[in-house]
Amino acid sequence: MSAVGKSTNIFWQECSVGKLDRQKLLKQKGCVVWITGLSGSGKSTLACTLDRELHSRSKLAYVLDGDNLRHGLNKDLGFSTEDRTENIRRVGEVAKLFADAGLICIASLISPYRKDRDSCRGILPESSFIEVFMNMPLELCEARDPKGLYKLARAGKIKGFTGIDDPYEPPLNCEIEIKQQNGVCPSPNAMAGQVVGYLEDKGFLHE
Ligand SMILES: Nc1ncnc2c1ncn2[C@@H]1O[C@H](COP(=O)(O)OS(=O)(=O)O)[C@@H](OP(=O)(O)O)[C@H]1O
Ligand SMILES: Nc1ncnc2c1ncn2[C@@H]1O[C@H](COP(=O)(O)OP(=O)(O)O)[C@@H](O)[C@H]1O
Repeated sequence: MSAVGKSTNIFWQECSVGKLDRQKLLKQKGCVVWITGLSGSGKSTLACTLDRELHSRSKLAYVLDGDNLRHGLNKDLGFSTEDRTENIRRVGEVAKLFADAGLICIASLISPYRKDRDSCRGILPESSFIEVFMNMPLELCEARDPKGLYKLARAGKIKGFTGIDDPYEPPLNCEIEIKQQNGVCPSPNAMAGQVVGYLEDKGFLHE
């Protein structure tokens, strides 16, 4: 019996089917691929291309996209520092459940604050939080501007936009960095291939 947060008198319920049983069934190991970077850096593109590539290899993955989750689970949150922190905390907890279910959970959120990403890392089993940094220059993201948000931010019509008037803290020790080569961004397939190579090397694509 214990107290956790505001809950008192709560108990942990164990079930006889465990993570290892699920991983055996799925022939893979559960983990979280956490994609962080500026708006327009290619997070969703990588998430969806990776999802498709894993699917084609009969591996079960699921994408948690920041924009999409803000339509439901996180629709009560805005973009203040506190709300972004709560956004990342919730998605980290959901991602942890997916990884425990044995899935390769692909989370793609700006997640601008290092301490919030590190907190998510801290609640996952050792080595199963794989941080992927979309290291794309602001100028490239701003030139892409597929939703026209940078334009609005520059015009002062969106306040607190990441990279413009709100901070982005790059990872210090990420597992994977995606960056331009000779000024050219790798193709979506090449970006996904980099992540699949990592998952393969570390044994996540086998039970
Ligand atoms: N102020 C501000 N700053 C940054 N982004 C903004 C903002 N307002 C709206 N948007 C849109 O919200 C998307 C980012 O949501 P996230 O949940 O990933 O953000 S965060 O991790 O909580 O910072 C982001 O999507 P992506 O472009 O896919 O990154 C934007 O479409
Ligand atoms: N590797 C890439 N090469 C060329 N264009 C890309 C690449 N990745 C993303 N893009 C384009 O950049 C824009 C932003 O990508 P998106 O995945 O929506 O970024 P984010 O989710 O980080 O906001 C989109 O128009 C997308 O088609």
